[in-house]
Amino acid sequence: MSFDALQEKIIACKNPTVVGLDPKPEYVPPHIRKACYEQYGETLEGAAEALYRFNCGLMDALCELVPAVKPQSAYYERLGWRGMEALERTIRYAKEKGFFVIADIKRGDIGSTAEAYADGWLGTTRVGEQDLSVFDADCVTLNGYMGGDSVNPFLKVCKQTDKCTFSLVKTSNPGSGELQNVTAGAGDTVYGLMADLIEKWGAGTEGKYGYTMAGAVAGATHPDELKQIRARMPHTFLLVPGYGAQGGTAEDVQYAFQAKGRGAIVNSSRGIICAWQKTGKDGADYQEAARNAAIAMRDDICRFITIE
Ligand SMILES: O=C(O)c1cc(=O)[nH]c(=O)n1[C@@H]1O[C@H](COP(=O)(O)O)[C@@H](O)[C@H]1O
Repeated sequence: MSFDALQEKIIACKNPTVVGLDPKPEYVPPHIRKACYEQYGETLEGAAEALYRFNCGLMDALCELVPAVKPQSAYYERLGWRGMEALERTIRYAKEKGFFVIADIKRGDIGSTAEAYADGWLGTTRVGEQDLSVFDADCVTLNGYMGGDSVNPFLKVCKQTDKCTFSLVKTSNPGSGELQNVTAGAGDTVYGLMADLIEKWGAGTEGKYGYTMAGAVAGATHPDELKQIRARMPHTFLLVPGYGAQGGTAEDVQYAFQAKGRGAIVNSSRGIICAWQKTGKDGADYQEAARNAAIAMRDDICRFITIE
């Protein structure tokens, strides 16, 4: 699904946010963990099953409210193939529940390897006479700092499948400026050049809302840069992580949006999935806590923008 589909889901939910499914076993409420460990032991298999059940419970609670989920692959990779199986099942369940699925993989590699990633995450893998779909996410995150030939294979698959990508421009982490803010060209910055490249890579793939298939990541924790990136990338849909746990605020993220509250989606992971840890009910209320946190985030951001 392209950014048209994401924008439509955002408009339908009147909610420009994405919940990051970034679970560690200790983020899973004790009653779910206990049931999985009783069944599978304290094993990687038990932990992977606990993540999957937790994700499903979260998605059941959030599917009417939130348009998209963003599972971050690292939290599944750290459990090996069982974790990757939990991720594959999570993506399948998310799609059944109607979520737009952003697989947060931040890949970047030479063209031939990028083609293989694109097949597995967005397209299909050829096996004998068959083209088999694998993870089948709607969108992926990419690290395009290796250049256009590392992103183009993904865009090629996106054109065939009507999907889309988000490439890093200015990341939310404290060290992002070490390279991204270095002066480059005539008074420009490295992240500024990356912004221009992404607009160029995506040109010609604009959908009905005017956004190309090549989206960009700009962190909520750097509002001045976010404002500049928004102005410099008029045809680019933005993913804005860093709200909540990393300190980004609704005031900061307002700069990511264009007219009618369009063109951006703000992520929160720990702020939503760990909300139960603050209610003092030992996780029995994790679904309600996630829902309340998601509503609070939506309302907080919608103080500054109106979605039409
Ligand atoms: O691409 C991302 O999603 C991403 C880019 C970035 O610059 N900063 C960033 O935090 N992220 C991801 O966004 C999520 C943030 O999680 P919380 O800080 O718990 O809300 C994690 O999955 C990060 O990997």
